Amino acid sequence: MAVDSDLTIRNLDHIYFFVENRTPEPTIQSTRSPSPTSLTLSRSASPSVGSSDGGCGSGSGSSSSGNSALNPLAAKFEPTACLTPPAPTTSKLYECREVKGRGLALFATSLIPIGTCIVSEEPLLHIGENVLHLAWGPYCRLSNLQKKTFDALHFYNPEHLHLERASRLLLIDPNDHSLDAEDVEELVQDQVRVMGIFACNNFQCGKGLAVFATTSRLNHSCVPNVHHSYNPTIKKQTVYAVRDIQAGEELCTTYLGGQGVYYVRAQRIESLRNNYGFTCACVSCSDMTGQSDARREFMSALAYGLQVFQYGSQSPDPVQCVPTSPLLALKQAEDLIYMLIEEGILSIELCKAYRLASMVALGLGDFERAREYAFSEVEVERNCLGGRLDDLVKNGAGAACWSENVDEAMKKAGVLPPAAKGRKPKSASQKLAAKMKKKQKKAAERGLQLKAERDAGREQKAAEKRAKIEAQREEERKRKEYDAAFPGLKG
Ligand SMILES: C[S@@+](CC[C@H](N)C(=O)[O-])C[C@H]1O[C@@H](n2cnc3c(N)ncnc32)[C@H](O)[C@@H]1O
Repeated sequence: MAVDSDLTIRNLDHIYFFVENRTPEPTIQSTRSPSPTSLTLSRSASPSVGSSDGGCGSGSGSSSSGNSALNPLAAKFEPTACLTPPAPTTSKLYECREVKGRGLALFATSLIPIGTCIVSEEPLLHIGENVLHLAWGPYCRLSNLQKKTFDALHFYNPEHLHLERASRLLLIDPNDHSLDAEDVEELVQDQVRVMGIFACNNFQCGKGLAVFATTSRLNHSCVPNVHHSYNPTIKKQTVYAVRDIQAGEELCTTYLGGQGVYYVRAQRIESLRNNYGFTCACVSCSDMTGQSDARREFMSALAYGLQVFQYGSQSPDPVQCVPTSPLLALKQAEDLIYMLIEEGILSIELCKAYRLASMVALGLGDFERAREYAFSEVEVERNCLGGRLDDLVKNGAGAACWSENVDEAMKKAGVLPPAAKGRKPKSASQKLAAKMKKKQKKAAERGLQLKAERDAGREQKAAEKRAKIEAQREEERKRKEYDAAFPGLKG
């Protein structure tokens, strides 16, 4: 089949844009070196992927502590629990079943602790560039069984991708006279189906994109409980639990990676509708109080302000929220960390925020805090990506490398790292966890008190009702006795 390269570029620009559609401004620059690895880290869930969570959102979404945090387990968010990450398990931690309005989805079959590797799988269909029509060739080379697995995945034909036009223009050779009109139509429909499946199930995979048999069954949530990424060291897509996940809870990743986490509800809904054809109803999208939106908007401004503080502004417009001193920058980075945790964003954006906080603290000579945040970044990174990160380490981009830098700087300054003094730094998330635990305990106590009051009130009402019924019965009995004694006076 002939492919006109000009056309490829012109017509599929939008496809490229689609798969890279988390190219938002303001962007916070990754402190990782621009390597294929950092690409995987900043991966936008391309299915090129994201989920409303029945499990994620409804059940666990609303904070029982009574505050506005969306992270249902913020109080339990203790990354230290995962200093030794759980070994990848061979038994299945999830099952795949259908949910009304959400298609097939993955559900935890037992408690999945934070940092657990849930899925580790090779691509089913991989293309080396972010150009959708390139999926057709590799699809044709799949085995029958692989084709069956691929064909069973969800299909969606987003209007703006013009798949049929792409199929006719780019994939069918007009000089191929072996095809009659009927064959052409059949081929067009086949190609549209393959591109449609690929479009709504792909993930960033190194420099290209790939569809996976299991990961592509993950639904989206704007408050995801798992993190997916392609690990070039093991050449597999991995999915890790970013918080404890209860048995029966739906596993949800985000289709809006990178800066998409800072989108407000309307932006997220529009993007998900356009690209995946569903309306997200996760805990954040269902929040009608506006608190989640306010938090995300604020986080976006904080992140952008910090980026400008660190790297300067490309924009001619004055930027708000740019800290005017390193001390204020540190405070701003800490605010961002707290808000990300409160909003339940517990993966790469949180790593970036910890890194920024650590860098600024180091610049200030606040070694203890620099180390504390570096330590937190290591934990969160391990919870999201696991321990096999040779490629990251090779590039000097991993959290562990930064943490070593901090230790080196401390040694140079003649300061002993806290661990050497036998003390482990307390991470920001631990501090927040402790604060929220207190709040939750108070709320639980207050809840118990209210319940006891309600129970007591109910008991009293029941006793009054019983007494009333008893009095009526007594009256009835007396009336009957009277009637029996004086039959003539009855009535
Ligand atoms: C990558 S697939 C996920 C698995 C899919 N549910 C299936 O049946 O194979 C993406 C599609 O799943 C559905 N989906 C994903 N997240 C959803 C959510 N939060 N609410 C409703 N549908 C969702 C949408 O139809 C979307 O186009």
